[in-house]
Amino acid sequence: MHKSASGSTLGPGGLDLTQAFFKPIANADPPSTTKQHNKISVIGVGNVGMAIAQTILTQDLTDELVLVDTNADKLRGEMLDLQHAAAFLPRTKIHASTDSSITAGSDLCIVTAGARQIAGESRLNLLQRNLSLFRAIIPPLVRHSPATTLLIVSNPVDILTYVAWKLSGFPSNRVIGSGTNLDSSRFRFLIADHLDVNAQDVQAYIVGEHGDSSVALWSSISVGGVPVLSFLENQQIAYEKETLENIHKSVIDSAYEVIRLKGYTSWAIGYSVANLARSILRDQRKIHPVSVLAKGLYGIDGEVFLSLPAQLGRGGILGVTNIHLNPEETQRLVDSAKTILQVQTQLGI
Ligand SMILES: NC(=O)C1=CN([C@@H]2O[C@H](COP(=O)(O)OP(=O)(O)OC[C@H]3O[C@@H](n4cnc5c(N)ncnc54)[C@H](O)[C@@H]3O)[C@@H](O)[C@H]2O)C=CC1
Ligand SMILES: CC(=O)C(=O)O
Repeated sequence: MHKSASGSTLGPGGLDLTQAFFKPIANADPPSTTKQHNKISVIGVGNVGMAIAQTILTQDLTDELVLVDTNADKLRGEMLDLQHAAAFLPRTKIHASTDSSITAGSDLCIVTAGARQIAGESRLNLLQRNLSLFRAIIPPLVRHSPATTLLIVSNPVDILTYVAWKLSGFPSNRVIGSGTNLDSSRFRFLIADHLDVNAQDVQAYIVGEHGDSSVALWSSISVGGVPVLSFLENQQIAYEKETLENIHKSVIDSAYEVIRLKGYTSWAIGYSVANLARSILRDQRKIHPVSVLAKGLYGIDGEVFLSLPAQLGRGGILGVTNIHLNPEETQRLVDSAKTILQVQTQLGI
């Protein structure tokens, strides 16, 4: 069987199976072409790439999903395994190739390729290994999809988002790092667990580096619309600063703990990135803490990408929220930027 020029399936002797299978409807208009066709490419089909791919499929976020990896057998195996679930999933065309030209015309390119941490290793330690991969991955990707939005996941995500921005030549609104969207989910889970409420009712952000210098924005946390710290203070209910510090420390330790226990993290980053893909492709205008070019914002100097609450839509980053930070939070955010810049300046990019 092969395809005709119009895309219908041809059987033996050139018989058009699509036409043979369906009776034509008299006086029918040709199929509408007004629907937006979405194409997402995922580069790197390891633990993280596949968790993202399968969440995108189950959540019906795209018409076409493309997988790219340098490991041809693993790549074809993953593609077939997903294709074999077609009877249980929304209809999505799934393709895979080691050749990045298959990504041509992507609306969103999600980059997860690269080395991951071993137990106890920091994200920043991965930089040299993943930098050389990015030099090979990003230029062809943007050549094939000049209007795409790049969503970077590989670590260290903030610096690699900067690298992708430089290598792509794209405007900064179309180069986004998954950043602390994941850390903020971990934060919301821990607060919800502490207060015995639903994590979806907790509004709370971790900003700054997706890593050890991240910053918890305690002053703006609310649960069900109630600002938590000012409520406790108004009610003269005592709380220990140490309890807050311990919750933030648990957020920072989360990835280290999961990596020590199972070798890698995957499910939460899969949901986190699919959540970002939905906001971008469906033009949701939702606010997510993601890695953005932060130069000139909140007293940050220098070309550095780190997470700030930003509005996401079809054009990528639509704007950065003007959230209130207290002086301590502002200082910690500036320090987080310096931590990233110290490593970044050694790159010579
Ligand atoms: N930003 C975040 O919140 C998170 C980031 N990560 C990062 O994601 C990255 C991937 O982690 P895992 O999937 O667990 O690693 P993995 O080792 O399971 O998969 C990496 C994949 O990249 C592929 N690859 C290597 N070079 C490539 C190239 N030039 N082109 C295409 N594919 C290539 C490998 O063949 C492999 O399949 C790591 O850098 C990890 O630290 C992981 C979890 C969360
Ligand atoms: C590995 C990593 O960056 C994470 O799970 O947060």
